[in-house]
Amino acid sequence: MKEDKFPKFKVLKENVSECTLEAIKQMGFKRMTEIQSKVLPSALDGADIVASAKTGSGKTLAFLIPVVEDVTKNISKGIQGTCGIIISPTRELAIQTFSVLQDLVSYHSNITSALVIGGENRWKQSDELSKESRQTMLFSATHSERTDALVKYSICDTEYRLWWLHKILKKTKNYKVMVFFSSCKSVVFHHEFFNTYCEASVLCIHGKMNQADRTTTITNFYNAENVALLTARGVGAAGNAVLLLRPEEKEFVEHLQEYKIYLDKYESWDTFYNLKTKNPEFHKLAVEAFEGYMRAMEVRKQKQIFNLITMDVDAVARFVMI
Ligand SMILES: Nc1ncnc2c1ncn2[C@@H]1O[C@H](COP(=O)(O)OP(=O)(O)OP(=O)(O)O)[C@@H](O)[C@H]1O
Repeated sequence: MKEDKFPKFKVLKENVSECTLEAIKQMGFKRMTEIQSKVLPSALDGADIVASAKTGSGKTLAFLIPVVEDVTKNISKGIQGTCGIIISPTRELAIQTFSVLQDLVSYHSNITSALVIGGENRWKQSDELSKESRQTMLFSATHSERTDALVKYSICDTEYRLWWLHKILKKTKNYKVMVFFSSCKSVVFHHEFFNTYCEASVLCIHGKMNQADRTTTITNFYNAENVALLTARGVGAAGNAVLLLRPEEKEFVEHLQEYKIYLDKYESWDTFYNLKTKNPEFHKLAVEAFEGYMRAMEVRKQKQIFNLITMDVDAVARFVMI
Protein backbone atom coordinates (compact mmCIF):
# COMPACT_ATOMS: atom_id res chain seq x y z
CA MET A 1 0.00 0.00 0.00
CA LYS A 2 1.32 3.48 -0.85
CA GLU A 3 2.16 5.81 2.05
CA ASP A 4 -0.58 8.31 1.09
CA LYS A 5 -3.20 5.55 1.42
CA PHE A 6 -2.83 5.54 5.20
CA PRO A 7 -5.16 7.80 7.19
CA LYS A 8 -4.21 11.20 8.54
CA PHE A 9 -3.51 11.48 12.28
CA LYS A 10 -6.45 13.85 12.64
CA VAL A 11 -8.92 10.95 12.13
CA LEU A 12 -7.89 9.96 15.67
CA LYS A 13 -9.08 13.25 17.14
CA GLU A 14 -11.87 11.55 19.14
CA ASN A 15 -9.24 9.58 21.08
CA VAL A 16 -6.12 11.74 20.84
CA SER A 17 -5.76 15.07 22.66
CA GLU A 18 -5.18 18.31 20.79
CA CYS A 19 -1.78 18.75 22.45
CA THR A 20 -0.59 15.42 21.06
CA LEU A 21 -2.01 16.11 17.58
CA GLU A 22 -0.28 19.50 17.57
CA ALA A 23 3.02 17.89 18.59
CA ILE A 24 2.69 15.31 15.78
CA LYS A 25 2.04 18.16 13.35
CA GLN A 26 5.14 19.99 14.59
CA MET A 27 7.16 16.80 14.08
CA GLY A 28 6.14 17.13 10.44
CA PHE A 29 3.88 14.07 10.20
CA LYS A 30 0.46 14.22 8.55
CA ARG A 31 -0.37 10.62 7.75
CA MET A 32 0.17 7.52 9.81
CA THR A 33 2.55 4.85 8.67
CA GLU A 34 1.16 1.34 8.11
CA ILE A 35 2.02 0.03 11.59
CA GLN A 36 0.63 3.18 13.20
CA SER A 37 -2.66 2.91 11.28
CA LYS A 38 -3.00 -0.77 12.23
CA VAL A 39 -2.13 -0.38 15.88
CA LEU A 40 -3.29 3.04 17.06
CA PRO A 41 -7.10 2.58 16.96
CA SER A 42 -7.08 -0.51 19.20
CA ALA A 43 -4.16 0.63 21.37
CA LEU A 44 -6.02 3.90 22.05
CA ASP A 45 -9.01 1.77 23.04
CA GLY A 46 -6.85 0.16 25.73
CA ALA A 47 -6.14 -3.16 23.99
CA ASP A 48 -3.01 -5.14 24.79
CA ILE A 49 -0.84 -5.26 21.68
CA VAL A 50 1.88 -7.52 20.31
CA ALA A 51 3.21 -6.11 17.03
CA SER A 52 6.26 -6.44 14.87
CA ALA A 53 7.24 -4.35 11.89
CA LYS A 54 10.36 -3.51 9.95
CA THR A 55 12.93 -1.24 11.46
CA GLY A 56 12.20 2.38 10.59
CA SER A 57 8.48 1.73 10.07
CA GLY A 58 7.33 4.11 12.82
CA LYS A 59 6.80 1.76 15.74
CA THR A 60 7.92 4.35 18.28
CA LEU A 61 4.91 6.64 17.80
CA ALA A 62 2.62 3.59 17.57
CA PHE A 63 3.26 2.86 21.23
CA LEU A 64 4.12 6.35 22.53
CA ILE A 65 0.87 8.00 21.43
CA PRO A 66 -1.36 5.56 23.40
CA VAL A 67 0.93 5.89 26.44
CA VAL A 68 0.75 9.70 26.35
CA GLU A 69 -3.05 9.61 25.91
CA ASP A 70 -3.42 7.18 28.78
CA VAL A 71 -1.31 9.39 31.02
CA THR A 72 -3.41 12.42 29.96
CA LYS A 73 -6.62 10.59 30.93
CA ASN A 74 -5.14 9.59 34.29
CA ILE A 75 -4.08 13.16 35.01
CA SER A 76 -7.57 14.44 34.19
CA LYS A 77 -8.95 11.91 36.70
CA GLY A 78 -6.57 13.29 39.33
CA ILE A 79 -4.40 10.14 39.37
CA GLN A 80 -0.82 10.92 40.28
CA GLY A 81 2.45 9.02 40.05
CA THR A 82 3.97 6.86 37.33
CA CYS A 83 1.27 6.04 34.76
CA GLY A 84 3.38 4.54 31.97
CA ILE A 85 6.68 2.70 31.68
CA ILE A 86 8.49 2.03 28.42
CA ILE A 87 11.18 -0.62 28.56
CA SER A 88 13.81 -0.67 25.79
CA PRO A 89 16.36 -3.42 25.15
CA THR A 90 19.34 -1.07 24.77
CA ARG A 91 20.41 2.24 26.30
CA GLU A 92 20.69 3.81 22.87
CA LEU A 93 17.14 2.84 21.93
CA ALA A 94 15.94 4.15 25.30
CA ILE A 95 17.64 7.51 24.62
CA GLN A 96 16.19 7.65 21.10
CA THR A 97 12.68 6.80 22.33
CA PHE A 98 12.95 9.33 25.13
CA SER A 99 13.83 12.04 22.66
CA VAL A 100 10.69 11.25 20.57
CA LEU A 101 8.63 11.20 23.78
CA GLN A 102 9.90 14.66 24.72
CA ASP A 103 8.77 16.00 21.34
CA LEU A 104 5.42 14.28 21.72
CA VAL A 105 4.69 15.77 25.15
CA SER A 106 6.04 19.23 24.30
CA TYR A 107 2.51 20.72 24.36
CA HIS A 108 1.43 18.78 27.46
CA SER A 109 2.55 21.10 30.25
CA ASN A 110 1.36 18.69 32.98
CA ILE A 111 3.14 15.52 31.82
CA THR A 112 6.61 14.82 33.13
CA SER A 113 8.85 12.12 31.71
CA ALA A 114 12.17 10.71 32.81
CA LEU A 115 14.86 8.54 31.31
CA VAL A 116 16.21 5.83 33.61
CA ILE A 117 19.24 3.88 32.46
CA GLY A 118 20.78 0.90 34.19
CA GLY A 119 18.67 1.32 37.34
CA GLU A 120 16.40 -1.15 39.04
CA ASN A 121 14.13 1.10 41.08
CA ARG A 122 11.80 2.11 38.30
CA TRP A 123 11.40 -1.50 37.23
CA LYS A 124 9.87 -2.15 40.61
CA GLN A 125 7.42 0.66 39.94
CA SER A 126 5.85 -1.38 37.13
CA ASP A 127 4.37 -3.54 39.90
CA GLU A 128 2.83 -0.44 41.40
CA LEU A 129 0.72 0.10 38.29
CA SER A 130 -2.67 -1.35 39.00
CA LYS A 131 -2.87 -4.83 37.46
CA GLU A 132 -6.55 -4.55 36.45
CA SER A 133 -6.12 -1.37 34.42
CA ARG A 134 -2.69 -2.20 33.03
CA GLN A 135 -2.27 -2.08 29.25
CA THR A 136 0.72 -3.94 27.82
CA MET A 137 2.25 -3.34 24.39
CA LEU A 138 5.13 -5.33 22.99
CA PHE A 139 6.79 -4.05 19.82
CA SER A 140 9.65 -5.66 17.95
CA ALA A 141 11.43 -5.28 14.63
CA THR A 142 11.08 -7.89 11.89
CA HIS A 143 13.64 -8.75 9.27
CA SER A 144 12.88 -7.75 5.71
CA GLU A 145 11.40 -10.26 3.32
CA ARG A 146 13.28 -11.44 0.28
CA THR A 147 11.61 -8.89 -2.05
CA ASP A 148 13.04 -5.88 -0.23
CA ALA A 149 16.17 -7.41 1.25
CA LEU A 150 18.83 -4.77 1.65
CA VAL A 151 21.37 -6.98 3.33
CA LYS A 152 24.26 -8.30 1.29
CA TYR A 153 27.29 -10.35 2.10
CA SER A 154 30.84 -10.14 0.94
CA ILE A 155 33.53 -12.77 1.23
CA CYS A 156 36.97 -11.51 2.13
CA ASP A 157 40.10 -13.33 3.26
CA THR A 158 40.85 -12.52 6.90
CA GLU A 159 44.13 -10.74 6.24
CA TYR A 160 42.44 -8.26 3.90
CA ARG A 161 39.51 -7.33 6.15
CA LEU A 162 41.05 -4.05 7.21
CA TRP A 163 41.75 -3.14 3.63
CA TRP A 164 38.16 -4.03 2.73
CA LEU A 165 36.75 -1.85 5.53
CA HIS A 166 39.07 0.98 4.59
CA LYS A 167 37.85 0.80 1.03
CA ILE A 168 34.16 0.65 1.97
CA LEU A 169 34.46 3.57 4.40
CA LYS A 170 36.05 5.62 1.62
CA LYS A 171 33.25 4.62 -0.72
CA THR A 172 30.59 5.56 1.81
CA LYS A 173 32.20 8.73 3.13
CA ASN A 174 29.16 10.82 2.15
CA TYR A 175 26.80 8.59 4.08
CA LYS A 176 26.01 7.70 7.65
CA VAL A 177 27.45 4.27 8.29
CA MET A 178 27.56 1.86 11.21
CA VAL A 179 30.17 -0.85 11.46
CA PHE A 180 29.55 -3.68 13.92
CA PHE A 181 32.42 -5.59 15.50
CA SER A 182 32.46 -8.69 17.64
CA SER A 183 34.25 -7.14 20.63
CA CYS A 184 34.92 -3.79 22.36
CA LYS A 185 38.68 -4.20 21.79
CA SER A 186 38.08 -4.55 18.10
CA VAL A 187 36.05 -1.32 18.11
CA VAL A 188 38.90 0.51 19.89
CA PHE A 189 41.52 -0.83 17.48
CA HIS A 190 39.57 0.05 14.34
CA HIS A 191 38.62 3.45 15.70
CA GLU A 192 42.28 4.27 16.36
CA PHE A 193 43.27 2.99 12.95
CA PHE A 194 40.67 4.88 10.94
CA ASN A 195 40.83 8.01 13.04
CA THR A 196 44.60 8.38 13.30
CA TYR A 197 45.94 6.70 10.20
CA CYS A 198 43.21 7.26 7.65
CA GLU A 199 41.77 10.61 8.80
CA ALA A 200 38.35 9.10 8.30
CA SER A 201 35.32 10.64 9.99
CA VAL A 202 34.65 7.92 12.59
CA LEU A 203 33.02 7.77 16.01
CA CYS A 204 33.03 4.81 18.32
CA ILE A 205 30.74 3.48 21.03
CA HIS A 206 31.33 0.45 23.24
CA GLY A 207 30.50 -0.95 26.66
CA LYS A 208 33.71 0.25 28.30
CA MET A 209 32.86 3.93 27.72
CA ASN A 210 31.08 5.87 30.45
CA GLN A 211 27.42 6.76 29.93
CA ALA A 212 28.08 10.48 29.34
CA ASP A 213 30.52 9.72 26.49
CA ARG A 214 28.15 7.15 25.01
CA THR A 215 25.29 9.64 25.04
CA THR A 216 27.44 12.36 23.43
CA THR A 217 28.59 9.93 20.74
CA ILE A 218 25.11 8.72 19.94
CA THR A 219 23.78 12.30 19.81
CA ASN A 220 26.64 13.34 17.50
CA PHE A 221 25.94 10.35 15.32
CA TYR A 222 22.22 11.08 15.03
CA ASN A 223 22.91 14.73 14.22
CA ALA A 224 25.73 14.12 11.73
CA GLU A 225 25.17 13.91 7.99
CA ASN A 226 28.12 11.70 7.14
CA VAL A 227 30.13 9.78 9.68
CA ALA A 228 30.89 6.15 10.49
CA LEU A 229 29.98 4.80 13.91
CA LEU A 230 32.02 1.80 15.02
CA THR A 231 30.13 -0.25 17.58
CA ALA A 232 30.14 -3.64 19.23
CA ARG A 233 26.40 -4.14 19.39
CA GLY A 234 22.98 -3.17 18.14
CA VAL A 235 21.88 0.44 17.88
CA GLY A 236 18.44 0.97 16.26
CA ALA A 237 18.89 1.79 12.60
CA ALA A 238 17.52 1.26 9.12
CA GLY A 239 19.41 1.05 5.85
CA ASN A 240 21.55 -1.12 3.63
CA ALA A 241 23.93 -3.59 5.20
CA VAL A 242 26.88 -5.74 4.19
CA LEU A 243 27.92 -8.73 6.26
CA LEU A 244 31.62 -9.45 5.91
CA LEU A 245 32.50 -13.15 6.03
CA ARG A 246 35.66 -15.22 5.72
CA PRO A 247 35.58 -17.78 2.86
CA GLU A 248 35.05 -20.59 5.44
CA GLU A 249 32.04 -18.74 6.90
CA LYS A 250 30.05 -18.61 3.65
CA GLU A 251 27.75 -21.32 5.01
CA PHE A 252 26.40 -18.70 7.41
CA VAL A 253 24.44 -17.21 4.48
CA GLU A 254 22.44 -20.45 4.19
CA HIS A 255 22.09 -20.62 7.95
CA LEU A 256 20.45 -17.17 7.95
CA GLN A 257 17.95 -18.30 5.31
CA GLU A 258 16.47 -20.65 7.89
CA TYR A 259 15.50 -17.48 9.75
CA LYS A 260 14.09 -15.93 6.53
CA ILE A 261 17.04 -13.57 6.17
CA TYR A 262 18.11 -13.59 2.52
CA LEU A 263 21.43 -12.11 1.53
CA ASP A 264 22.60 -11.22 -1.97
CA LYS A 265 26.26 -11.15 -2.83
CA TYR A 266 27.93 -7.77 -2.61
CA GLU A 267 30.13 -7.33 -5.64
CA SER A 268 33.35 -5.90 -4.28
CA TRP A 269 36.91 -5.58 -5.40
CA ASP A 270 39.27 -8.17 -6.73
CA THR A 271 42.60 -6.60 -5.83
CA PHE A 272 43.66 -6.53 -2.20
CA TYR A 273 46.71 -5.33 -0.38
CA ASN A 274 47.68 -5.16 3.26
CA LEU A 275 47.77 -1.92 5.22
CA LYS A 276 50.75 -1.34 7.52
CA THR A 277 51.67 0.92 10.46
CA LYS A 278 54.59 0.67 12.88
CA ASN A 279 53.44 2.62 15.96
CA PRO A 280 54.04 0.56 19.19
CA GLU A 281 50.94 1.98 20.97
CA PHE A 282 48.85 0.99 18.02
CA HIS A 283 50.50 -2.42 18.01
CA LYS A 284 49.21 -2.95 21.59
CA LEU A 285 45.64 -2.17 20.49
CA ALA A 286 46.11 -4.57 17.58
CA VAL A 287 47.17 -7.39 19.92
CA GLU A 288 44.13 -6.72 22.13
CA ALA A 289 41.84 -6.66 19.10
CA PHE A 290 43.33 -9.97 18.00
CA GLU A 291 42.59 -11.48 21.42
CA GLY A 292 39.07 -10.02 21.39
CA TYR A 293 38.42 -11.49 17.95
CA MET A 294 39.57 -14.92 19.07
CA ARG A 295 37.42 -14.76 22.21
CA ALA A 296 34.37 -13.69 20.20
CA MET A 297 34.94 -16.62 17.81
CA GLU A 298 35.26 -19.03 20.70
CA VAL A 299 31.81 -18.18 22.05
CA ARG A 300 29.99 -18.29 18.68
CA LYS A 301 27.33 -20.98 18.68
CA GLN A 302 27.52 -22.23 15.07
CA LYS A 303 30.79 -24.14 15.55
CA GLN A 304 30.57 -25.83 12.14
CA ILE A 305 30.83 -22.35 10.56
CA PHE A 306 32.82 -20.29 13.06
CA ASN A 307 35.52 -22.73 13.99
CA LEU A 308 38.60 -21.66 15.87
CA ILE A 309 40.40 -24.92 15.16
CA THR A 310 40.20 -24.68 11.38
CA MET A 311 40.76 -20.92 11.37
CA ASP A 312 43.92 -19.46 9.85
CA VAL A 313 45.20 -17.70 12.98
CA ASP A 314 48.20 -16.22 11.16
CA ALA A 315 45.86 -14.53 8.72
CA VAL A 316 43.88 -13.00 11.61
CA ALA A 317 47.15 -11.64 13.00
CA ARG A 318 48.06 -10.20 9.60
CA PHE A 319 44.58 -8.63 9.42
CA VAL A 320 45.30 -6.54 12.54
CA MET A 321 48.85 -5.94 11.25
CA ILE A 322 50.75 -7.96 13.88
N1 LIG B 1 3.69 9.03 10.49
C1 LIG B 1 4.94 9.26 10.11
N2 LIG B 1 5.17 9.91 8.96
C2 LIG B 1 6.45 10.15 8.53
N3 LIG B 1 7.55 9.79 9.22
C3 LIG B 1 7.38 9.14 10.39
C4 LIG B 1 6.08 8.85 10.90
N4 LIG B 1 6.21 8.20 12.08
C5 LIG B 1 7.54 8.09 12.30
N5 LIG B 1 8.24 8.66 11.29
C6 LIG B 1 9.70 8.76 11.14
O1 LIG B 1 10.15 7.50 10.64
C7 LIG B 1 11.43 7.19 11.18
C8 LIG B 1 11.41 5.79 11.81
O2 LIG B 1 10.52 5.78 12.90
P1 LIG B 1 10.79 4.90 14.20
O3 LIG B 1 12.15 5.20 14.74
O4 LIG B 1 9.63 5.03 15.08
O5 LIG B 1 10.83 3.45 13.56
P2 LIG B 1 10.89 2.07 14.34
O6 LIG B 1 9.99 1.17 13.58
O7 LIG B 1 10.64 2.28 15.80
O8 LIG B 1 12.39 1.68 14.10
P3 LIG B 1 13.35 0.73 15.00
O9 LIG B 1 12.86 -0.68 14.80
O10 LIG B 1 14.68 0.98 14.37
O11 LIG B 1 13.29 1.21 16.42
C9 LIG B 1 11.77 8.28 12.19
O12 LIG B 1 12.66 9.19 11.58
C10 LIG B 1 10.43 8.94 12.46
O13 LIG B 1 10.59 10.30 12.79
